[in-house]
Amino acid sequence: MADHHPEKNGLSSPQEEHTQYPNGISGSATHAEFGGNELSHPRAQGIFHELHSHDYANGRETVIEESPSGRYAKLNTVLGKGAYKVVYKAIDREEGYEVAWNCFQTTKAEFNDLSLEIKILKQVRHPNIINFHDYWYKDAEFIFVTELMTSGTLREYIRKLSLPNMKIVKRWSRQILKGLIYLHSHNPPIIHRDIKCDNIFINGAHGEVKIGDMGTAKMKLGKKYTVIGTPEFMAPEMYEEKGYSEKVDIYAFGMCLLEMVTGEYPYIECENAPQVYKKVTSGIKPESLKRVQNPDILDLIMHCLDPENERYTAQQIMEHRFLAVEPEVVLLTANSAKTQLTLQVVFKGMDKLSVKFVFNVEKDTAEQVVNEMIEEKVLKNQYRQLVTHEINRILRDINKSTSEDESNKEEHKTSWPAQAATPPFQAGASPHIPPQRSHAHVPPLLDRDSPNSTLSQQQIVIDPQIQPSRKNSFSGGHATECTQDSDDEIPVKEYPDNSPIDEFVREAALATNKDPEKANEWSEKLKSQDIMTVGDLRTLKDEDWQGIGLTVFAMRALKNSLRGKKLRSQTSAISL
Ligand SMILES: Nc1ncnc2c1ncn2[C@@H]1O[C@H](COP(=O)(O)OP(=O)(O)OP(=O)(O)O)[C@@H](O)[C@H]1O
Repeated sequence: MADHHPEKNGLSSPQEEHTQYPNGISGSATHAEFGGNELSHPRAQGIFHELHSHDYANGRETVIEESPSGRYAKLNTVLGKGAYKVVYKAIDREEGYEVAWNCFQTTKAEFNDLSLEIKILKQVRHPNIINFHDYWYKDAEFIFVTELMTSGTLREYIRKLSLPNMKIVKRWSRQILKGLIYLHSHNPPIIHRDIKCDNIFINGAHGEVKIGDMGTAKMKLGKKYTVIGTPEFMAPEMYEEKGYSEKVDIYAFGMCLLEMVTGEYPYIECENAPQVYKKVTSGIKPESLKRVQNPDILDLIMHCLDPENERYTAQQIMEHRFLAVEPEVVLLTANSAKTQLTLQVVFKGMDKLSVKFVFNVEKDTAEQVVNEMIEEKVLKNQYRQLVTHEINRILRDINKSTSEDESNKEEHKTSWPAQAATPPFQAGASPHIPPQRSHAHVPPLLDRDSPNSTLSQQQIVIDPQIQPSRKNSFSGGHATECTQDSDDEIPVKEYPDNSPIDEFVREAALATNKDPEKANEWSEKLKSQDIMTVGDLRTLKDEDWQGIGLTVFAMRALKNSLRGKKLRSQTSAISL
């Protein structure tokens, strides 16, 4: 088990975490020893104060300063002091919220130099990144107002919890990664450059985790040559003056994860920053890595610490088996005969990410449909068994409920007068399908389903935070499509019997956002069965269709087009 004795780590209270490194060195002042060009920065001299989280004057909070606009009122309560800045509680008079008033000592020239980054910071908006509200320069201080976090830093939390359990580690990690995915998805990417457990903040009441201290983040305009960060969390390439990319944040995230699961500051075995530097640059990993027992976590951390060119992206880390979210399948609607079901694969904790599809009880099998989803890359192979099992569970429930309905009808026939029929499978209608499964996670777009929907495409609900969307991106790994519901169906031209099969297939594929390559694949299969025209296709019986070797998806797309309908498509893409 991890060694987590504050005394041993040289840390007896959260206060000291900022005044003394576990190595016995002082905060970011250690950057000086690596020849960084930030040495003249007043921050690098280290401002170490005794920390009082509530510094009341006369025992009560009072306003001691106002922002130039008058909107923000600084209170006499110190939330915390770091090596470089003092943070006060403040009030947003316009919104009535409490906010954090950050005072950062710097020269006017340095403030001006940072102006571009600061402007960018003001535009950064993500639920896992501390909101930056306003800023100004006054009396040798860069003052900025940010969202206030109520429960301290991740590092303090790790201490409080001793060692957080795996569920918490996963939840925290996913939130940090969502923030990083967002930052790195900017063009050019925003690099935080100082990710560490002290810079990740918690709102305990809701278990929210947000990346803070964005002051060091800079846009990657070409390669950067500035050494800045915290030695133990700095990727080797940050020490080399050759430039680095957003992957430095992934390395630092790996170190955070290591700290979360061992409760130990990485490279605690080093006595000073040069020792850390020597180890990092010669590829020696922190000792605490040996204490990571869970092989999945170890594998994940190793991917974060890999050399820059092999290192995972934030998105790849999110998809790693340790963090991947297990899907469940929910029943959305069914027709009155309970033969046509609209099901949805939901990835809990992945916001609104889900895959929706129609299941024909008489014709489809769970195995077949899951296979199709994997083939179409809307579902990863790793979920094959689980999703198949989930669909079969729903089918069993339906079977059971149908037989019970039948026997109830029999009973009613003999002992009760006819009752008003309850439409089956509406929210909570069936005693065998838990009500929360009926419409859980269905955003408004999908609520328009009619119980008799003939929708026959997989659908995905896009996390609105992930931008921009890509079109027609089935070929791109885990991309999926978003197709509107059946009430958006629009008629297309009727195909005469002598229409060439290639043209028909191409249009059917297009209507379901398949690329021309896919259309060719379908055409080839049809032509190999001597199906050369739409007329040939029309003569096929159900059993003939099965013999062509098309996926269920392809068959549905073609059959829909054959009926003279196509689905109006709107696409976006996202990775699962
Ligand atoms: N948004 C916030 N909400 C609540 N408390 C905050 C917030 N930002 C900072 N603090 C408190 O102020 C302390 C100092 O902030 P921070 O650690 O960011 O200072 P720093 O000098 O920039 O960083 P460091 O010393 O880690 O390099 C934090 O430890 C925390 O207790």
